[in-house]
Order: sequence, then structure tokens, then C-alpha cells
Amino acid sequence: MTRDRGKPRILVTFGTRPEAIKMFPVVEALRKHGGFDVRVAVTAQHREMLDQVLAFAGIRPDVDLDLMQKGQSLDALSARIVTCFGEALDREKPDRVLVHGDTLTTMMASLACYFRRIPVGHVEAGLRSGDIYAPWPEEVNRMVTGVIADLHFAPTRTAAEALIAENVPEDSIHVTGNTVIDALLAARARIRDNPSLAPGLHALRERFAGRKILAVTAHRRENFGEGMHAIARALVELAKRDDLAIIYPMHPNPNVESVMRPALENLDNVALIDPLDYLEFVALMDASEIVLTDSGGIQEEAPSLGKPVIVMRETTERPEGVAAGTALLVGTDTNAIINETARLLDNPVDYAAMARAHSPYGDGTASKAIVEAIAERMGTRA
Ligand SMILES: CC(=O)N[C@@H]1[C@@H](OP(=O)(O)OP(=O)(O)OC[C@H]2O[C@@H](n3ccc(=O)[nH]c3=O)[C@H](O)[C@@H]2O)O[C@H](CO)[C@@H](O)[C@@H]1O
Repeated sequence: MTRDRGKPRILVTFGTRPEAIKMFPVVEALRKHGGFDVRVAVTAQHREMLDQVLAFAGIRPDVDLDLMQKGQSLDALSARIVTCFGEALDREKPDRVLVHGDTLTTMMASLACYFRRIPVGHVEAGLRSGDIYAPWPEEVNRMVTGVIADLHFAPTRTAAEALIAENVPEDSIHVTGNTVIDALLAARARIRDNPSLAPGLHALRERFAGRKILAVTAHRRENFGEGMHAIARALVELAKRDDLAIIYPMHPNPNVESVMRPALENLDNVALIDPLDYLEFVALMDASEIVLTDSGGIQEEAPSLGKPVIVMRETTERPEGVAAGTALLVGTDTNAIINETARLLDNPVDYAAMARAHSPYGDGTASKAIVEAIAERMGTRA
């Protein structure tokens, strides 16, 4: 390991697909700045889906802890992260660590930094649902990280206010927009320049030509059990419409598969497929009429593409989309999912009101703002 002499070392860390999507623009912006020795450490809390994003972003991690194990419990995984990431810190000796969001990687990496008095910058800080069990365990993961971090990059004013209400010093909070929009705009530009980059969708688009596409994802832990069954029933009912096709890239989780496969597998106008590469998923959202999801990141992305989002969750820590009129929080009530989707499909005025391409989550400049704030705090010149 060689140190880029004289430059402060920043270690960027993440472990899951959504974190990688939201952090690769930050890594790029730090490198572009030129004043930092930039290193990347992945815990690989999710292996395959993470690797796909790393390949797309052209990032080769400097440290790969490869921690994923089958059926990992939250406590065993937490213990492995704090121990192994701590050892990596002792080798890497960064001047600052950047973490993202609300995973176990986020919280346990922050804790390992705290034990060594290494300052932590928290990207996507200040999201709160107000309920420590929904989403679980993410709400507490991000709260603990917020207590340790000395730089908080809040994607929106609402997130900054949540931090201020928890007595986080205002001068440590920067409202930057969400880096997911930086990633999305980069991905969309790449596909528009070169549509052959998203080949997986061609066959599906041909199969469903003339139909309106609903893009669906559902895999949140809070929805396991009855929530998943209720979502499946709604999709079965919607699939009876012959003007529709449903494309559902399904998370490889038994709690999802065991419900969705029997319900949807044999329906003609439903494609239950493997998770898509990021570029393909962006192309799918772009090609769809409405997005139905319980995902966090997708609630942020779809409005930038002008797609109404039906959020199949009881609470959201992303209320900005609902307030801006681009997302509807419908929960997992079967009838509510069916009725709201049908209303949008059948009522062009309601649809147009939601589809106004307006994102409350930023304009694609979040990473640049984050790097400027770090450079200012560390007194680093380009
Ligand atoms: C409580 C909560 O909301 N927590 C969130 C949740 O993240 P999420 O719900 O956003 O996660 P997903 O839905 O898995 O990912 C979404 C991303 O993946 C892309 N995508 C999707 C389908 C596909 O087939 N191919 C893809 O490429 C898509 O465009 C988007 O960018 O957990 C994270 C920690 O795990 C948290 O940090 C985050 O707050």
C-alpha cells in the first residue's frame, strides 16, 4: 500500500447495492477534486448485487472484507463488521471515513472509527421515520451513525431539520441533495448514448409491446409475511387488465420468492425476473408508466424520470416525494394498491399531475457539494 504523499486519506466504505449506487458518484467526485488520497473499502454485506454496481462504476475496492455469509444474523454480522473493519482501519490509517445511509455496515464502521477517534462523514444523513421498528433495523443504524459523525450530508432540508431537532450542531450539517440523482443521471445518459448497454429489456419490451408497463419491486423486511401476500394479491388483480404488463425484478430472498412465485409465475403478462443490472433497471423505470415499490432509493429515483411512484409501505422516511405530489404512500392494503394504480392509469389528469418531472431529491450535483464541504472542513486544496 502506498500513500499519496501529503494528501489527506479518505476511506469511503459501503456494503450493499443501494449504498454502492449512491456512493460511486462521491468516489468519482473525490478523485476528480485531486486533493485527496481516495481509498474504497467494501464489506460486501450483499455480494453479487454489490459487485454488479462496482463493475458498472469502474471501482476496484482497495479493501474487500467479503463478509457475506448465508443466513447471517444481525448480531453475528455486526460483530464481524466492527472487528474486520476496525482491523482495516488500523492498516489503512485514514484521516476521515465516509459512510452512507443506514445499513449495519454504516453503523458498525462508524463505531470502529469512533473507537479510534477517526472522524466520520455521513452521506444521506437525517432520514427518520420516527419509529425504531419501521424500518428495522435501519432507523437505529442511522441514528447511531448520526451521533458519531462530525459531518452530516443531508439530502433535503427536511432531513437537516430532523438532525437539528436531535441537537446536531447546525454548522456540521450540509444540505447537498441526494447522490442517487447524480448516479441516475449518469446512468440515463449512458443508456441514451448507447441503448445496447441495457440489452436485457429488449425481449421484454417486445413481448409486452402495446401494453403499459408497471415496474414493481418489493422486498422490505417490514413487509415480509402478510404484507407480501397483500402485494401479491394486488398484482394478481392488476394483471387481469389486458392493457397492462408487470415487470418485477425479484430480490433473491426466500421471504419474497415463496410468496411471489406461486402467485405470479404463470401469469402471461407478468415477468418475474432476476434483479436487473443498474443500467437495465434505470431503463425499466424509464420505460414504465408507474413504479410500485417498497424500496427507498426507487422512491427517490422515479420522480426524476417523471414516473409516479406508489409506495407500498406504511411509513416512509422519504416524505418529500409525497409532499411534492410525485409519490403516494398507500401501505400494503390490497385494495388501496389496486385502486390507486387503476386511478392513475385511467385518469390522465391525475396521472399528469403526478408525472411532472420534479425531484425533491436534488439535481445531480450532490457529490460535488459533499466534496466541497469535506475539502473546506479539512482545509484541502484541489
Ligand atoms: C429503509 C430503507 O428504505 N432502506 C433503504 C434500502 O435501500 P433500497 O430500498 O433503496 O434498496 P433496493 O431497493 O435494494 O435498491 C434500490 C437501488 O437499486 C437499484 N435497482 C433496483 C432493482 C434492480 O433490479 N436493480 C437495481 O439496480 C435501484 O435503481 C435503486 O438505486 O436499504 C438500504 C440498505 O440496504 C438503505 O440504505 C436504504 O435507505
